[in-house]
Amino acid sequence: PPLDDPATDPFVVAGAAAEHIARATGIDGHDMALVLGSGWGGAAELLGDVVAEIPTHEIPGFAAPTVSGHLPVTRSIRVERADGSVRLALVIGSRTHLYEGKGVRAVVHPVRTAAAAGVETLILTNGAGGLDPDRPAGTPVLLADHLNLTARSPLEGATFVDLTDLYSPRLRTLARDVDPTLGEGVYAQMPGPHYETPAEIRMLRTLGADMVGMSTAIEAIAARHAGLEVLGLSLVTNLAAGISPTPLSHAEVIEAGQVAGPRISSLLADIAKR
Ligand SMILES: Nc1nc2[nH]c(I)nc2c(=O)[nH]1
Repeated sequence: PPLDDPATDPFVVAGAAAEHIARATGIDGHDMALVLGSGWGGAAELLGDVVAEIPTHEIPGFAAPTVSGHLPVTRSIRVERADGSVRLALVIGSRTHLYEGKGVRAVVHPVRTAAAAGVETLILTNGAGGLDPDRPAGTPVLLADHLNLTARSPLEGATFVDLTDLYSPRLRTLARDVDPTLGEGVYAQMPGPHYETPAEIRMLRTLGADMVGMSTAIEAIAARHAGLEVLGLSLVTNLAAGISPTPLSHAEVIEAGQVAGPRISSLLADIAKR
């Protein structure tokens, strides 16, 4: 049943997706899940041995990619901890943004699928615009909290959910044990797909935002509702509009992600192994 059909129960589709993943990967219980945003793609191979790799679009509720070309894959990876114990990580191969117009259920379907697959810990990563001139492009930042400026919720009906400590203080401390230089910030999610005007960036700065992007907050709310422990990480890939003298360029965004890639990928892998 199509996810965006009001008659469909999105949690039933997430259950079907988890069953498909268990069958296709041969793993019926994953412990953690990771969503890799711009610049974070290199982390998957550093996490551990790939146990299974399946085409994402074959998983119920994951639409075939609109952009032709490479077909995203979802991987099950065997993560070895220092004490020798093993955890199975699900690296979701695709992320749907609100601006794609596929509805908010599609945006959070990967999170609900991970929860249905038994996952307890979710690591959400993204590329973001930086509002703090002291944190230049290439800087990874832990999410301390978020501003959901999309005017949307992934939750339907009278589903009241507390969001205190939504970004797990325990996992943030663990991340800082791995890299004590890691800073924290408040992430603002905007609907996009346009970037902000300098006036909007000044507004966001006044509202207390340190990074701005087009993902993550909605996914994190769904993760809390599903009972997952959440860690969020942004890679500042550009200084937001007006913060730096030169205008935004998509090329700059991609390039900063590539340059910072190896360092943040090993950071993420080390955190996931804790
Ligand atoms: N809204 C918004 N999203 C982004 N994503 C990235 I990468 N950089 C930006 C940015 O400057 N603004």
